[in-house]
Amino acid sequence: MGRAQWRAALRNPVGAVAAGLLVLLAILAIVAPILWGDAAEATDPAALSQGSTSDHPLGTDALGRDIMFRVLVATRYSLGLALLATAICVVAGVILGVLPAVLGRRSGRLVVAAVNLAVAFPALLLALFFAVIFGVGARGAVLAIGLAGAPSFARLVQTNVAAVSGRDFVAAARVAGVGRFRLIVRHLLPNVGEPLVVNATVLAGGALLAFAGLSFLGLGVQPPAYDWGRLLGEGLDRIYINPSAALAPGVAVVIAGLAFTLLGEAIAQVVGIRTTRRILPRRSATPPADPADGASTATAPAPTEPAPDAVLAVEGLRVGFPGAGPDGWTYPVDGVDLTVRRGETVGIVGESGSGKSLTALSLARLAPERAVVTADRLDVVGLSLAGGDGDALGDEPPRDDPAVRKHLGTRLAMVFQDPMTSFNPSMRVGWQLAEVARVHEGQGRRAALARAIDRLRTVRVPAPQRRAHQYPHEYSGGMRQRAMVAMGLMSEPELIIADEPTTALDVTVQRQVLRLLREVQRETGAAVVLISHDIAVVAQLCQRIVVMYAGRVVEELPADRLDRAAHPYTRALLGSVPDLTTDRELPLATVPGRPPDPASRPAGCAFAPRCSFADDVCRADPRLATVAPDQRAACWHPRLDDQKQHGQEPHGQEPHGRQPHEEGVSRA
Ligand SMILES: Nc1ncnc2c1ncn2[C@@H]1O[C@H](COP(=O)(O)OP(=O)(O)OP(=O)(O)O)[C@@H](O)[C@H]1O
Repeated sequence: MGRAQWRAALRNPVGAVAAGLLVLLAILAIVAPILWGDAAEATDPAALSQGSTSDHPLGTDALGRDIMFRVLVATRYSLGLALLATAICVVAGVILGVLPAVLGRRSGRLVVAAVNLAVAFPALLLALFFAVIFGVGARGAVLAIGLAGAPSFARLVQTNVAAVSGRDFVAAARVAGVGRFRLIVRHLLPNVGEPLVVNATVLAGGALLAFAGLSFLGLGVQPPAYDWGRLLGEGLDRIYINPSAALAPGVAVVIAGLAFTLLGEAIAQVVGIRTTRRILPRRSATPPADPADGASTATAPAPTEPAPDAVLAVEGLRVGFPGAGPDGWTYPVDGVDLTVRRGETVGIVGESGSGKSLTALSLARLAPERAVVTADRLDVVGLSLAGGDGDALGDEPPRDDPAVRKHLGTRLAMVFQDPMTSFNPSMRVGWQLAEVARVHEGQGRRAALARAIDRLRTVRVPAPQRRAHQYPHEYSGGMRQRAMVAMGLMSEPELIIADEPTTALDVTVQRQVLRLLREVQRETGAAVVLISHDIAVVAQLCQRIVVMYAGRVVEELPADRLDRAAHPYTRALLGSVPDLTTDRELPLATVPGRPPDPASRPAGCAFAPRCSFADDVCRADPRLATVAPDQRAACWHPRLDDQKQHGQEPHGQEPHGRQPHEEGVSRA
């Protein structure tokens, strides 16, 4: 967990209260024995087993010792023992949890089987069993509670480690000859740390309660030492004479246990283990600079109703993650406006990290669990998914409404970058396709499979009858991508969103997939949104290009006007695509600098630090404004020289004489 996540956990009211309580308990644990240690031991023969008095607010025990001081002083012992037991549990659990990943297959299975067997026993029974084995007393109880909790912690570690150890970077580390210990410490544990921290915190609360239980039963702390559990046991004997003698240690146990558990919950929310969706703070729209000041005369568009034939109308789409931004959130997508009309092909381009995929995933409501998606308008294939004005798309309807799922499932198709991970590897391709028709249209098995075969034929999968009964790994990469498109065609989609569908394919297969998308678009009349970081690929297929930078749309223009792009970033992107006339003696052109980190996006135009035309005016937020017919750019200094050459005086903007191809692009 990073510092930002701890900060975000503490900003959460529950987390803040829990952390405050824990700090208070920690202070008490340090100072109480020093300040009141003697007073807690002092016996008063004149005040045996008394109720509440002015000298002893919580009364006294059978030897006349002050209950209040004893409860306060017991904080150190109670917390210390619980934390020690938790530490034993975590260490034993982590060792048992990572062993299967680094041992040979047979020994690994043995460890897993042993852990599973131990998990089958109730933890309390196991603790009692260990307490008897290790002997009565604090040491035995610590070992008993620590070891009793270890199997379930080990299971958690095993599950998380198993998920990570299959990933490519672990394989790469193994190939590179990284030793087992280093593999665990550097590659496995840091990637499973978050759920472990959360569970260890919750576990500490549980250990506290378990400890109190064992001491209460006489198996834990032995006299003359005392913890809350023992005080509770002693107080319970006299509960009718002095209820506060039992209540006070009981309340202390509950408060401390709750503090640990709630802190664990707050951390879990931040790291997304059990996320509750929240309304994001609204972005304060920086008013555009006054055109009268001469900085720019770009015309800000009036709020408009989406075109009646729009299959996608998005306004102010934001995707936030808890992070290091000024308000505790980062916004990789920060106010995207996008409209796609029926039958249109629109390409979204931008450098890696510009927010293209998150935008696409949010449209299909597939944004990662931790993400909070808000929009002023989010109309997708005839369904309004945003409640309005910056509302979060919560878990409540329409998100979970089966009718909504069916609507989107039949009218919206997604084609992902890596078809290998998009298909269930254990299910035959034909049946996976057929599932769409069965779930959304209630078709019978045979009819659904027949349709799947027909769709595989449509996307030119050879021998579709036979191929439908094969598993995804039996397909080639290009064929899998075709099958993915076929899955989208199982119903009659109005919108197909293809997120980098050709990135994982070689150039010839890329062409086939693009051609297929074009054919599908022509035959079905569906609109296509093609996402790519390669502007040349997008220009081949699309009628309109939307350019994203740092989570926002910075330009949209017809594909056939790309040579007259107005935004310096678009021009820089175009300038970095080599063509037949590119001088092969020179290094390839690149866009200088790097996109900003979403957590520290500069005020105003995010491209300004990389732009050779930037000046003071660019410190204000540029809005997407019409710079030519069908062309909008979010730039204070749009490059309009070409329009002028073509006789299109663009909305009174001052053309600059310099060519961004010359100045916005550097040679790597
Ligand atoms: N699950 C996540 N948690 C936190 N931040 C995320 C998460 N997913 C994405 N991001 C942030 O969002 C940014 C944009 O991600 P996105 O995948 O949309 O970029 P992209 O433009 O599609 O890039 P690429 O072309 O490399 O796929 C990332 O740089 C990252 O900072």
